[in-house]
Amino acid sequence: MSEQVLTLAENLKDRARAALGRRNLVLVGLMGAGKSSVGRLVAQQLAIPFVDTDAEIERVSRMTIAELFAAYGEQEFRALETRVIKRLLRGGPRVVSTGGGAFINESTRQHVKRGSLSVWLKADLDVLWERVNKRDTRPLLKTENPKQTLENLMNARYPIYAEADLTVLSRDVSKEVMAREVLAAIVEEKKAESKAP
Ligand SMILES: Nc1ncnc2c1ncn2[C@@H]1O[C@H](COP(=O)(O)OP(=O)(O)OP(=O)(O)O)[C@@H](O)[C@H]1O
Ligand SMILES: O=C(O)C1=C[C@@H](O)[C@@H](O)[C@H](O)C1
Ligand SMILES: [Mg+2]
Repeated sequence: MSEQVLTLAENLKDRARAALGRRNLVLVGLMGAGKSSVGRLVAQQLAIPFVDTDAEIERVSRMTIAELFAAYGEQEFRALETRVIKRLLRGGPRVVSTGGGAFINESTRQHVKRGSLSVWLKADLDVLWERVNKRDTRPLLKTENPKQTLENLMNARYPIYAEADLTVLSRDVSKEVMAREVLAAIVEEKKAESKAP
């Protein structure tokens, strides 16, 4: 990379970090959108801690997400998820990659809206399907027709994810490009805010 390109990349990180301030950056979106993998990279670039709510739930419960769903059902899982996220949002700034259903929960969503910057990683069905059909760790997709289930989830959830502060299109580009676009969106948000009357 040329010196000029390197300087621009450093600039973007610094500007995004300044724009985020003390807020948490919360990534939301459907399974396979890249919240965990892109979130980890974004945190590295902003030099702030990273946490993944699914991983944290598995750590505190000492069970996998699939085991939690099987043993206690989705409703109990959501209650635990809400508690864990509220606790994680207390510290900051951090990058918090949420589980796919977290932002859909009214209480969790309202909590995220107070004091965090939320980013929806939005992807189309084929991109998501390509990514999630390789693993069978997602209990909600253990159905007769998982692709149709994913599409139903998209239809139900997209209007709610759209309440996030920012939207970044997740598509077939590298995770590094995705991370850069998230940083750029943070900087743009700040610019738009300072232009507001
Ligand atoms: N931009 C990308 N390019 C290529 N592969 C990607 C990209 N983003 C994510 N992936 C891959 O897609 C899969 C799902 O990504 P990831 O686990 O980050 O999604 P997620 O949004 O956290 O999903 P979940 O809600 O299930 O936790 C992973 O195997 C990951 O490596
Ligand atoms: O979209 C969802 O509701 C889920 C997504 C995953 O991240 C896990 O949180 C769990 O499998 C549920
Ligand atoms: Mg994830």
